[in-house]
Amino acid sequence: MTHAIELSAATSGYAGVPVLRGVDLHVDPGEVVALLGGNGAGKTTALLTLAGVLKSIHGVVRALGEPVKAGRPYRQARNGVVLVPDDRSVFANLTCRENLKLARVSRNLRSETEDLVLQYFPALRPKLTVPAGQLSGGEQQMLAVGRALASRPRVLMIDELSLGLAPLVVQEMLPTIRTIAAELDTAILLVEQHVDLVLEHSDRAYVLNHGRIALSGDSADLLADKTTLRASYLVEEPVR
Ligand SMILES: Nc1ncnc2c1ncn2[C@@H]1O[C@H](COP(=O)(O)OP(=O)(O)OP(=O)(O)O)[C@@H](O)[C@H]1O
Repeated sequence: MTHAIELSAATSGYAGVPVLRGVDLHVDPGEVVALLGGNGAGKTTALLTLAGVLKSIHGVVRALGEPVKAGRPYRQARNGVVLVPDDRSVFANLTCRENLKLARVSRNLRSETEDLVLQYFPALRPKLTVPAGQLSGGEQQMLAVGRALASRPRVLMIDELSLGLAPLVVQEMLPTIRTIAAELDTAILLVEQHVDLVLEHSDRAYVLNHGRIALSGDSADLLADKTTLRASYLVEEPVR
């Protein structure tokens, strides 16, 4: 089976300095996979590598069966590999509807995509004419994910879904993310700090520590063995 996205023995970083080191990771269509790890573990670096923003130093980076060409993230997005960055990047002065429209226009999509977004995020319906800057943090995150959804991605990567959000909001959004994956057959890779919550609402998970995979497996198994999970965050940096 061709994975929707895949890192195989992948090493990547900044200015030739490795941050991710020999990472194997994949996400299949319809799966929600959590990418966990402490601060600076390399989670964002992994997403940027898969999105074609960063070039790998070694190893294989594939998306939708093709090698990812770094430096052309817009092409990746057009092909259906979309990253929602942790700053959400909604246009504060534009209304919700205009934000969604921009996603559609730039990718030449049809108008029923707004209905699709509202199907998954009905809380945005009364906000369609409200400037995005006036939305709550949770609504802005729904808009950011909704805008990504408007392009009908085959791969959706979300960096720090919960950044600045109340746990209750995250608790509401995670089941929706899972429904999107199941109903649209989208491969979803989630970076998330609320470990227990995301493990409850994902199929599999990887824990990154110092740029290496310290633990991986079914989310339910990881959730059931907290000792091993906690230990995976505490692995000492390997001596090089
Ligand atoms: N643009 C950059 N140039 C150089 N080093 C960077 C750059 N961005 C990140 N790094 C370094 O790469 C390492 C991994 O960063 P990354 O952002 O991938 O971690 P993370 O797991 O997403 O952490 P966090 O949860 O804190 O965002 C860190 O040591 C960080 O300082």
